[in-house]
Amino acid sequence: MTKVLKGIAASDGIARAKAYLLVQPDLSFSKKSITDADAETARLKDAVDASTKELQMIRDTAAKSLGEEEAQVFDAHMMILADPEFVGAVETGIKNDKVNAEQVLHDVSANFVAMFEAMTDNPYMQERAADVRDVTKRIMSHLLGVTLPNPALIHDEVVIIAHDLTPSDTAQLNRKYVKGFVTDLGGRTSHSAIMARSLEIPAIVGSETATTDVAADQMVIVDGLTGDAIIDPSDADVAKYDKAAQDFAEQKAEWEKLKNEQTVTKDGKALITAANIGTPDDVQGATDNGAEAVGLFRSEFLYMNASELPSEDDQFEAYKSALEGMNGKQVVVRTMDIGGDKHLPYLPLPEEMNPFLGYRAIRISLDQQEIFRTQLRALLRASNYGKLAIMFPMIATVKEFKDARAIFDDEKAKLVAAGTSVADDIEVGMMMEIPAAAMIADKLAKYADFFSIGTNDLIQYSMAADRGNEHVSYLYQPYNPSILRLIKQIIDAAHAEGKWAGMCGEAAGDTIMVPVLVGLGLDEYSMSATSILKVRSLMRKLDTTEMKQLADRALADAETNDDVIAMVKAATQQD
Ligand SMILES: C=C(OP(=O)(O)O)C(=O)O
Ligand SMILES: [Mg+2]
Repeated sequence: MTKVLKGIAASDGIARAKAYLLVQPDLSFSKKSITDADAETARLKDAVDASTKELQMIRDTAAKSLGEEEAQVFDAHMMILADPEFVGAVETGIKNDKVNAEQVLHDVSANFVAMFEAMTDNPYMQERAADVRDVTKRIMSHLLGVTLPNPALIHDEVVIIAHDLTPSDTAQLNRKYVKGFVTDLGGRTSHSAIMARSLEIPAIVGSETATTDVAADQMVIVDGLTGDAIIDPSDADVAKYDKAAQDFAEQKAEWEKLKNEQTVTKDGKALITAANIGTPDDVQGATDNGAEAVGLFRSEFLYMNASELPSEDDQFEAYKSALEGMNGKQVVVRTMDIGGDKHLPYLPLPEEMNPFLGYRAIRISLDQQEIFRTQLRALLRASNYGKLAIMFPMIATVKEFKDARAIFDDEKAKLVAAGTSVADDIEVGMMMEIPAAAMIADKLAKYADFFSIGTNDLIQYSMAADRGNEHVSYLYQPYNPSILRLIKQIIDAAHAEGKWAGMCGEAAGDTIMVPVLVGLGLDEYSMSATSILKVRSLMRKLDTTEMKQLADRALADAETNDDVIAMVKAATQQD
């Protein structure tokens, strides 16, 4: 029976493939006494052998599809499996205690984890705790006869069904086989959704029940344009969605023609459409989609893709590569924005009740200055290779901006004194994503060279609605008049000081928001690369005087998010 699951449209496009459930199986067991220790040890040995074989296969596949570096994590797992101390301790436990292998494995593993975690002066050894947990899970699954999901082993076209996907899960998906994904959790601006857009994988998030409603291998259609997932589609559904996929491909081909065209409005005002990227590898997608700049390089992804804090040289290479790839077009690198839903396994953060309101982004950088200074030096050195701008995330106060900028100036002066060449025209701006900062935008505009409005966070903080929580997604209202007022205030404050204002939140690529932003005079629009040509095409149809009237009307008359949507649709003939 065909079933339609409604979620939040997170990444454009239509995909059809069988479901792959990326769901952790139940690994619970009970303690049992045994009499035949040899038989139990043999059972353990079989499970260890099966785990080794499986890991070898995963490692080889990962090396081929994702690269040698990504595959190395599995080497660490195999080393633990081959370590006589670990497996030997389980064997000894079985013999001495006469209890089942599951129980002894669990106890031995807990001891090893505790031992590694106690090595607080050695972060490398501390990380081994996570490896022990992973290996234990694998052996346990074989002992219990259940299958662990192994996304690295996927070699058929699939639609991934998961409860949630972390940014690092998403980074490991192989585009060749993963045609789409549907998750229970998440919102349009959660990082899994942002990653899906950069990988150009159609995606639906926040479906609430995908993992319970979809069974492995069932056929699923993902309509990333509407947020509908069709489970077990009928022939008629398949025909309908194949047609929709074809229409979408034709539409994309039409937009493609604008790739080398400048972004201009109907009345000839030049605007900038830029790409958001997470790693230098994404520069290719940016240029393929005709980006006129990189408006946001989320540098934290460099930190998230590493197993320890990336060195100054590693970062230098990454920034240099992005700058060179953009060939003289501006690249705005945002300094590390860790915290919230972005974690580093090697940088312990405090347990917090409200991580999005906690220790994150510039707050960490100003507190742990060595990390910040290393990043700034790498950026300064890379500035010789293109047009670099930098910005600070999560600035709430004038003091934070001044402090961060002073550290930047200090590192710059030190490098110059040491004879290192550094570009002299690096703009230093800030994200506008905290309502308090928006309210004092006039003060901040005196110090910042530009503002980049981060609507993803600005909306969640203004509406007090978690950007990744599907239960309050109805409150996550980008066009709410409250948000439009804040945006107008930010843009006007920048312009009053002769500075530019951009937006790098997802709203910058939203076809309802863009007409209003054009009317409000926003200068730069930075978005998932795949949205650029759609937005460029829309802008060519907009007249700035008419859009200003539309924005004025929206600010004066609209009471709700829906009022604004209706006004924009009427004024721009969108359906
Ligand atoms: C662009 C933004 O930053 P991030 O999505 O990385 O929090 C934002 O908050 O709008
Ligand atoms: Mg943000």
